[in-house]
Amino acid sequence: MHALNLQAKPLSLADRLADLAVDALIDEADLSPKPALVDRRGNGAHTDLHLGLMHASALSLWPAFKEMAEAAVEIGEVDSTLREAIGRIGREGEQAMLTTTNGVNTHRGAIWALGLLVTAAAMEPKSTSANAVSLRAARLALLDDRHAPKPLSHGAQVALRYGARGAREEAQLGFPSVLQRGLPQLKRSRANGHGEQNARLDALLAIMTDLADTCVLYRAGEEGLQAMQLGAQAVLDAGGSASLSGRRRLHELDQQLIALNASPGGAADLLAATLLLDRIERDGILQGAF
Ligand SMILES: CC(C)(COP(=O)(O)OP(=O)(O)OC[C@H]1O[C@@H](n2cnc3c(N)ncnc32)[C@H](O)[C@@H]1O)[C@@H](O)C(=O)NCCC(=O)NCCS
Ligand SMILES: Nc1ncnc2c1ncn2[C@@H]1O[C@H](COP(=O)(O)OP(=O)(O)OP(=O)(O)O)[C@@H](O)[C@H]1O
Repeated sequence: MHALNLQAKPLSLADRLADLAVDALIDEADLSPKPALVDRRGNGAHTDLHLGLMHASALSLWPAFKEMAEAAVEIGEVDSTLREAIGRIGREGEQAMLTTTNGVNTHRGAIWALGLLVTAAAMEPKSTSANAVSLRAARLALLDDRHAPKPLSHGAQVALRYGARGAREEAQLGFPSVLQRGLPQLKRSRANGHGEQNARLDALLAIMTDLADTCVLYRAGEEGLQAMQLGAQAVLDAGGSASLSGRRRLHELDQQLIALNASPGGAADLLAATLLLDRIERDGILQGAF
């Protein structure tokens, strides 16, 4: 007679990466107080988003992230076959998101950024430094996807109008806002003993200091973008989220951006990308199992 096998089946690489991506999205949504974004306190500058919707949307993307990682393992190199496979999976993921949210765009930018990073990590699970993963993601983002529709999205409209570098270019450049702003600030604030939540808020602010966030440009123009960048810098200069004067500045920034309707959704996506890369670098299961 066989003894009942109660040992859990080991997670596949794709399962694990999908878990890490969804965790990063949920941690981003929960992080509070974020300026003008949906968080535990409320909806920020958004009328059609709320925290429950962000959670449901994040969970609806798990199968798409898993499928992207599986395609990366199967195809194994940065080429147009892989680019077009993840393009198709990304569009299906976007449909799953829209079905879950009743048509509200909760995570379009995140599917793009985190999808590329999950794919890039799955291709070479032994090479998981943030630099190496972002570089492979950038090489993928530079390839053309013949089947991608080219709609005049909000991002495309403001990119044309203001000559801004949007989500596509950020990925094609290897996520400079994450590698040069978000991750170094996350590590610095942790090293200074500021606590994990404050370190994440500081990382978001560091991204906001320099990003041409097309969500902000679309909603609030150049005035909104300038308020976002200067206000985020002022919080960091005042000592960051862990300090009393930094917190006061953060509260002012929240009020100011809400008044301008300037929600930094692109920066929020890039914070999720920062949290994902940080996890991929440190993940014991990923490191040990593959
Ligand atoms: C590449 C995308 C994000 C194009 O976005 P576009 O610039 O046309 O604007 P759109 O208004 O649709 O979305 C912008 C999204 O990006 C985020 N964002 C805004 N500014 C920035 C920025 N500077 N950097 C990064 N992300 C940003 C926002 O949160 C927003 O949700 C995407 O919509 C797309 O075309 N995806 C293709 C589908 C695909 O190939 N998927 C597979 C990849 S895994
Ligand atoms: N916590 C968050 N709060 C708000 N937005 C977020 C958050 N996290 C990520 N985002 C990003 O912000 C984007 C939402 O911005 P926005 O509402 O301007 O989108 P849109 O579809 O371009 O505009 P609209 O809602 O006017 O149709 C989402 O695609 C998502 O990627």
